[in-house]
Amino acid sequence: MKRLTIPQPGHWESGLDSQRGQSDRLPHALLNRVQMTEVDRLTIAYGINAITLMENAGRPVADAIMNRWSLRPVLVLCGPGNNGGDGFVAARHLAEANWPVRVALLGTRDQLRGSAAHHASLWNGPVETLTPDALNGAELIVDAIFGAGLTRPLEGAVAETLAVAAANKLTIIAVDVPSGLVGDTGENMGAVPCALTLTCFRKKPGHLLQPGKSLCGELVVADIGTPASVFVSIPPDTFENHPALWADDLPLLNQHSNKYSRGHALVWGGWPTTGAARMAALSAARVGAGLTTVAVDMSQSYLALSVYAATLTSIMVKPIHRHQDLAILLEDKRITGLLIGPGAGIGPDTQARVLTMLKSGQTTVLDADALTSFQHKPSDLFDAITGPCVLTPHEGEFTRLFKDVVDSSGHDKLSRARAAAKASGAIVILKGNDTVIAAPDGRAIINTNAPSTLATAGSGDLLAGIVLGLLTQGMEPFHAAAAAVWLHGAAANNFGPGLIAEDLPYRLPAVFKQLALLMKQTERHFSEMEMTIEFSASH
Ligand SMILES: NC(=O)C1=CN([C@@H]2O[C@H](COP(=O)(O)OP(=O)(O)OC[C@H]3O[C@@H](n4cnc5c(N)ncnc54)[C@H](OP(=O)(O)O)[C@@H]3O)[C@@H](O)[C@H]2O)[C@@H](O)CC1
Ligand SMILES: Nc1ncnc2c1ncn2[C@@H]1O[C@H](COP(=O)(O)OP(=O)(O)O)[C@@H](O)[C@H]1O
Ligand SMILES: [K+]
Repeated sequence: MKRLTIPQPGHWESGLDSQRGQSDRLPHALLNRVQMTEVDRLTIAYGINAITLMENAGRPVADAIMNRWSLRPVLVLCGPGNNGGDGFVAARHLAEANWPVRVALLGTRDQLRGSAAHHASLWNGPVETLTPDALNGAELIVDAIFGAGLTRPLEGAVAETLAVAAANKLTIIAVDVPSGLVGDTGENMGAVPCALTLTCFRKKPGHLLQPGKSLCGELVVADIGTPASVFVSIPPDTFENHPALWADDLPLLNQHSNKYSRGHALVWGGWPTTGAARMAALSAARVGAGLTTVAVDMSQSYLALSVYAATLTSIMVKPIHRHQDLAILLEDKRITGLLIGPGAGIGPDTQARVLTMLKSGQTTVLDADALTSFQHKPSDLFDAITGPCVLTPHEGEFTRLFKDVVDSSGHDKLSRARAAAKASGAIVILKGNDTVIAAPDGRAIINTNAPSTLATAGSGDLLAGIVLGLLTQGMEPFHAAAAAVWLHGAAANNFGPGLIAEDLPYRLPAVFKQLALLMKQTERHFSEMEMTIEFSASH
């Protein structure tokens, strides 16, 4: 048997601020256009000139092509800005390696400026006009038309050429972003799907947000010599989800742990839909809540208690006959986390229960029906959120609750989640293939490990239960939300195809083992605290 430990939480406050934690997180930072312009400026001030930067950006494109494909005719499509400059560099390196390369340019050579003009001058071959005809004879297409400087939807020769390349299933390699993809948001203004995208220094939000995520193909980040010290001036507020962001805050066991010290989770159990709350309770227990209780709604049927009691074992049941019973139950301060929504039913009863829960001051997760119950008066909900709270809407629930917020903010997923978190005062998990976790103070995390097998009834209930289980143990809410989304995705990946929601809680123990190994591999600090995670090396 091999004994593993997982890291000890040094603190419970926002770990993004700690010095050591910060350096672990920086590899996962996502940078927008404004931040990248500043990164560029600082890198040049640091001593790497703009011509070298462009050389460093274009060369990995050529290298990636030569590493992945055998010799074949390449056409490099160059735009009028620096993205086009990167294309000229890539073309030169491919040609120097004796690859058959042609270049087609949007506009004319004399319109190029700065480093792009310099690198174009180093290209000895002919420069053709960018039209669909230029595609003839090419097998690989390098798309270096527009990157961060995209200002409007694609049209004319660019749109036609990319459309013909896509229709002919030519392999496209994008420089920075597929041209037409908005790097800050993932919105598509005319891009076509690429096989490979190479970007510089850090990923951009648009690489991870749909539809951008689906257009990029394989995503490679090139090191172009930018010093990490740029982050001193540009503190990142957006990250790709990764255990390095929150593992320091994961609840830990030690020899002195007992079930009460691990916290007591309470899930509202509605009627007649009981499976949703039961599954949520199970996943709260699986991620370590010491005790988990389902508060059973007895107001509609005396059968409710028997259904819950007969189908739950380690999870306890508590009948709630009148609304006051819930308020009395919540006076028990050993209860450290609440969840309502899965199977709760939409209407005034759920509204009242939500408000009672929020009033108790306990950390609360609101999902599904708990959110939709406030669709006609969201401000009643937002006003009541005064303590730690996590909302877990899917797109439908989000639109119902946050319609007014969204109308007055950007329409991309990152902006919408941020605006919703700010308006509600809660951590918002806006779910989907590209789940965004946003905090009221503007921090945001984009998740990337969720497989589409999660598109199955009840998987959202389990996510809410995982969030609850982590919060119940005292985990900081933003980190608990991000950790829960990651664990949820990892559990689904661990199961593979054929997944139904019931399978997920049973995969969580294996995911914790994987996580412990991952932490060890990434040389995280390990405390002497003993963990109960033990496993045979043969597993
Ligand atoms: N930051 C870094 O660290 C590094 C960045 N590098 C590279 O620089 C790239 C950013 O370069 P960039 O700023 O020159 O912008 P870019 O994307 O080439 O386009 C601007 C031109 O396109 C035009 N244009 C835009 N949209 C259009 C449309 N729909 N249809 C037609 N025209 C349109 C626009 O014209 P305008 O809107 O002004 O009329 C302007 O002329 C970045 O993505 C990366 O590849 C590396 O070299 C080094 C390290
Ligand atoms: N195509 C997908 N790829 C990755 N994750 C998905 C996909 N579709 C759904 N999910 C995830 O599955 C869960 C579904 O939640 P939800 O829509 O609330 O389902 P339910 O109400 O049936 O529980 C969310 O965590 C969501 O992010
Ligand atoms: K591009």
